Amino acid sequence: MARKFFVGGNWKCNGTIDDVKKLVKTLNEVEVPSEDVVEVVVSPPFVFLPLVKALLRSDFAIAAQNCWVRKGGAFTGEISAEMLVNLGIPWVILGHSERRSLLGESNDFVADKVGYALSQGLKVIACVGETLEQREAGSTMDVVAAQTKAIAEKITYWTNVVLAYEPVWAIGTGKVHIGLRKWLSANVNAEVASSTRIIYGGSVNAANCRELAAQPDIDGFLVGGASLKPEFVEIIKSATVKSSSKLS
Ligand SMILES: O=C(CO)COP(=O)(O)O
Repeated sequence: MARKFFVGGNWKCNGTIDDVKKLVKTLNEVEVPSEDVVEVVVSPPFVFLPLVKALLRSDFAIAAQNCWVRKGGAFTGEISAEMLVNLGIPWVILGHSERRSLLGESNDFVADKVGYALSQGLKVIACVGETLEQREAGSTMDVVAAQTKAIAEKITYWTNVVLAYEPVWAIGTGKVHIGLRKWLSANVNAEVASSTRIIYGGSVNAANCRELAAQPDIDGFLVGGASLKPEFVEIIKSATVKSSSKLS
């Protein structure tokens, strides 16, 4: 099954109402490859979700940056999966490295969140990735396999899952993507391995996106800093590297 190129823009904890309006206006005005070639998903902070939903072009989708691990209730400061569904937000990013490292989210906690969000009908961008220390110790594949295993145990249908490999230490080569696809093939099944999009995050920008997109096992990006700038459009357009390489 062909994997449609995926470009996610993670706005993280940035912006004002005016910034968001400007950014959405820019995105609304640009010409990008068709929806057959690239799936674009932007992820504003929670407070801006309704605004972005009201203003954003309909061929781009929206993701929240997190959600609570189970049904809502007495969990001060949290946002539930049900609320996102109620708001008409189709996607959620879970297990981002900043939440794992700064807020102590464990593999099991992230996995529970993924399972619950999927059970509520949300689509999930599930993030995995090692720290520089783990990389230097040679344990990259062990770390991302353990993170992926915890998540995989909570997934019945992979159709609504994108795996984002975001090494905490930035720029990548695509090698871990091949490793992850092999892991899925050996531990889930060949069909899931060939159909699940494994995207890359970590300093993706207009200058490096085409080279990264050309890696056979990189199926798109989760972009941080550059998703707040006009160069995000160039990153969306890098999807054509994939469609042209498929034709050749
Ligand atoms: O964490 C990221 C996206 O989720 C990557 O951030 P940068 O693109 O700013 O390196």
